Amino acid sequence: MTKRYEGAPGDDDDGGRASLAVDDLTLEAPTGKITVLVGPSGCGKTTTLRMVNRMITPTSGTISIDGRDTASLDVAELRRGIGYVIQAAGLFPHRTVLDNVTTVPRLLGTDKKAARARAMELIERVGLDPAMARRYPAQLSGGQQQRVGVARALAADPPVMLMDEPFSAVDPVVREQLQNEFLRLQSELGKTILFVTHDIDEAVKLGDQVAVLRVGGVLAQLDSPAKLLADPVDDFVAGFVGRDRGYRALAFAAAPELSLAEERTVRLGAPAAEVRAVGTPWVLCVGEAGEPLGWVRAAAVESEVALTLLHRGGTVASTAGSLRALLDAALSSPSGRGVVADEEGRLVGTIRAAEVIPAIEGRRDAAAAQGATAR
Ligand SMILES: Nc1ncnc2c1ncn2[C@@H]1O[C@H](COP(=O)(O)OP(=O)(O)OP(=O)(O)O)[C@@H](O)[C@H]1O
Repeated sequence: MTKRYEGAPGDDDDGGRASLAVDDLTLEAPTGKITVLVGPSGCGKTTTLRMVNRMITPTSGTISIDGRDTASLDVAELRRGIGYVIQAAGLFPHRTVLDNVTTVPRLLGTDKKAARARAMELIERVGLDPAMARRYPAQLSGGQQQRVGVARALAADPPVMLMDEPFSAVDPVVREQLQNEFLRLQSELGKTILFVTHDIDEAVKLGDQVAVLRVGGVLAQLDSPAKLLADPVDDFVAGFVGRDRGYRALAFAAAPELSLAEERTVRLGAPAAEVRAVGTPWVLCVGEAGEPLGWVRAAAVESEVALTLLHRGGTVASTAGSLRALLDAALSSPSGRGVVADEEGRLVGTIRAAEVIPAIEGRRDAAAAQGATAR
């Protein structure tokens, strides 16, 4: 599809090319998957999204959903099947959270009681306290408003969702929470999602496939996140995916089974003598269920291990995690020994960075043997 804005600046000085917001873009968004559109400001991401629900009419080309040309459908019917979430949620300010979420189902004729029951279920599902349902948008934080925006888009249970920078108006910590919950929700719901962002980290985290666009709405590369990081097609994509992409690509490499060192641990309240008896400068403290709590410097324990003595900055890798998580656990641990836990969060053992590197090298060798690029 193509979109040319008539009368846009630059029409005359370069043969009209500058007015092309989207230039002959061909893209398939697989059913039940997340397709992320990413690219610099003005590259036509929003225009592309809005052509799908016909808020913008393409200059040429067709858009089909389930094999049906959207131009041939009734606009209201088309939009009923498409949830739309925008930056800063775009909620109706004078309606309560509950009324915001029930608006579309009510318009579609769902009776009030059923619409409310479904809305309350969605409000909880997106991680909001049900008590928030009575509040007005202005009485919520940005992150909470964003959750309401997602609940509202899901209320009519549309098979397709268009999401335009839905998480960009919140701080990085809330943003990460929203991303994680969005992925959890999607694993249950399996919607077909077109997601726009200008943040490449968000794109590779959320996308099953990622489309990188150049200004002018030209598709530069469409690939899985792992392939994009490992094999950018040109300098533009390489520059866009960023410098530390080799390290970031490790996030998509499942951690192989590595032999972990057994770690001698102490509990909170352990006396100084017990800590010193471990014989290493840093000793790992675990909780009742064997969950790692943090590292304690043996020399700093005067009487017993207290919470205030624990260094809790290091990341914990999961046995089901990635090579990147393993390496990061080792690099972020004050002892140099990365903490690895099972899926229930109980300590399994520790690993040093020097022991993770051979696994990374092994992947490269295996890929080279198969004539592929290491991913
Ligand atoms: N109504 C309009 N009239 C004329 N030009 C427009 C119009 N809307 C968008 N454009 C132009 O089309 C191009 C693509 O805009 P679009 O909003 O799709 O980009 P984007 O990738 O979503 O950008 P951003 O990340 O900054 O939101 C830009 O050059 C923009 O200036």
